[in-house]
Amino acid sequence: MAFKTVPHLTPSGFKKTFQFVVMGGGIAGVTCVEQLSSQIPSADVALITAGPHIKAVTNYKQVSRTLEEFDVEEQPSSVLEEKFPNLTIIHSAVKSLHTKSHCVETADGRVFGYKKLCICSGARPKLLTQDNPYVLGIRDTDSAQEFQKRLSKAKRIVIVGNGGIALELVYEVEGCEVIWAVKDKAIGNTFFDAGAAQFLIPSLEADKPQAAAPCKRPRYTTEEAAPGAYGHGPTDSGSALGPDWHEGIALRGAEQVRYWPVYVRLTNAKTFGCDFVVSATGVVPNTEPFLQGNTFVVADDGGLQVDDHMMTSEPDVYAAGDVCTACWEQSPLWQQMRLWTQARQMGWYAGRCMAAHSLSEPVELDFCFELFSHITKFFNYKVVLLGKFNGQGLGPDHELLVRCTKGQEYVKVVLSGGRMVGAVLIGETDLEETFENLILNQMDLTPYGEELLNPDIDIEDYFD
Ligand SMILES: Cc1cc2nc3c(=O)[nH]c(=O)nc-3n(C[C@H](O)[C@H](O)[C@H](O)COP(=O)(O)OP(=O)(O)OC[C@H]3O[C@@H](n4cnc5c(N)ncnc54)[C@H](O)[C@@H]3O)c2cc1C
Ligand SMILES: NC(=O)C1=CN([C@@H]2O[C@H](COP(=O)(O)OP(=O)(O)OC[C@H]3O[C@@H](n4cnc5c(N)ncnc54)[C@H](OP(=O)(O)O)[C@@H]3O)[C@@H](O)[C@H]2O)C=CC1
Repeated sequence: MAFKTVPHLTPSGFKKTFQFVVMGGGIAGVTCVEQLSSQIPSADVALITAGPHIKAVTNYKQVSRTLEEFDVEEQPSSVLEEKFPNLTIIHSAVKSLHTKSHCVETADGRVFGYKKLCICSGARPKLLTQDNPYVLGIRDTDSAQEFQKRLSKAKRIVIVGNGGIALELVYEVEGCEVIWAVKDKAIGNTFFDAGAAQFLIPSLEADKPQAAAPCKRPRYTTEEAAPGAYGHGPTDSGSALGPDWHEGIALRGAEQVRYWPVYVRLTNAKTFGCDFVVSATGVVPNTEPFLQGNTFVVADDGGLQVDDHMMTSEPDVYAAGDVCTACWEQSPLWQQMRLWTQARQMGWYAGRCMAAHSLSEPVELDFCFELFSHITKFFNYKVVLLGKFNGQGLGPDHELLVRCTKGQEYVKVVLSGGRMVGAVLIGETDLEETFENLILNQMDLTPYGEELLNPDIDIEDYFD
């Protein structure tokens, strides 16, 4: 990739030089700022972010060694400034970065110097097509509101994609026909295998558990989607939403008959008319303003490559959260997924590394990167994912143990060489801590065989 060179800015042209500059007011950026400010309270820290609000982690709970739960709250940025007197918040988007002269230029024309910089600019939806007014992505409050506005007048929508957003939408949308276009044989391919998908499907057909839900589940249809329809569509660069993004906004469509403004042709040759298409087809890291004139090494997925100290290939520039791609030698039980859990962990660890490097102290890769762990909710079920929960990268050399009670729980264990390397727990299984320990200690479970999932055995006592 070739980039134009930009004029070399001299430090004399700077508005101010900060010891630490963090870009982006999402979970990664805010956690990084908090970590820096509490580790070195005397340090001059700046957070540069476009919007007036920041995303803060609240009600943080460490569930087990690697599992964590928390809420994400949108807060006025002043809350952060009040908490950390040495923090300056600059409300403007970063327009360009000049790594040689260690400065950033904001959209309103100001230039700020840094000693160490962390890029936490998140990602944006990877839309199926660019510039089509009938194709929406959902990322932040603005795009969620736009979706809500359009949905309130919609009779039928097509949702394309089979990941987190699609799973949430097909469950939440009411009063509107939903055509769900997935290219896989089972639903939720980024989180589940076919067995778990089978367990969840009845929830789509049942009434919602909340007493307040007034209406039957929407009729949904699954059809194959058109391949090769990727496109990059720039959208607003607000912070990504969290799991409760749909709470408080009514996802209800119009039920009267109307003409279809757009038609979608799928690879099974079927064509569907709809009011609009939701492209829930993944994300692309927000790197554009930083690449020009610099020599960042960019990963295949478009993220800024970072090493085990969250450092990019440019000196004194770190990156964390959705914008980066972890390129260190990873633990065999961890993989990167663009989730707010990892945005928090990476932001926290990047802050620790930046502070340690400034103080010439050693720092080791944090324990949270030893084991992939994620707690979330799909179709109103608690979902816990551990390690290589879908046998990622294991090839045929693994076996699965499954226990399933319809409407109650789905437990899947991934074993490799007799050792537990991953698990999917759906429902209130209460197995997460025990399984986490079994994965971390890599005990040989061969002697236990299928007894491992025997519901009549209290597995916790078994391994104590
Ligand atoms: C609808 C939806 C639901 C989700 N649900 C879950 C969930 O249940 N669980 C989960 O773990 N994850 C979930 N995610 C994913 C999660 O939200 C993201 O992985 C996480 O928020 C990424 O955090 P981040 O700080 O890296 O980026 P972001 O939250 O995207 O924040 C990026 C920040 O950078 C700022 N910015 C961007 N460009 C610039 C610039 N040039 N200059 C200055 N500032 C800039 C933005 O304004 C923003 O403040 C969901 C995502 C979506 C879209
Ligand atoms: N509860 C949670 O933890 C949630 C997490 N999120 C996170 O937010 C981010 C954005 O979510 P989302 O957009 O759902 O992204 P995901 O990466 O989760 O899923 C994208 C999905 O779209 C599919 N896809 C990609 N291109 C096409 C295409 N051309 N036609 C049909 N399908 C296609 C992908 O299939 P394939 O994999 O085969 O390419 C995949 O199933 C993700 O990082 C996600 O993890 C979002 C909501 C909830």
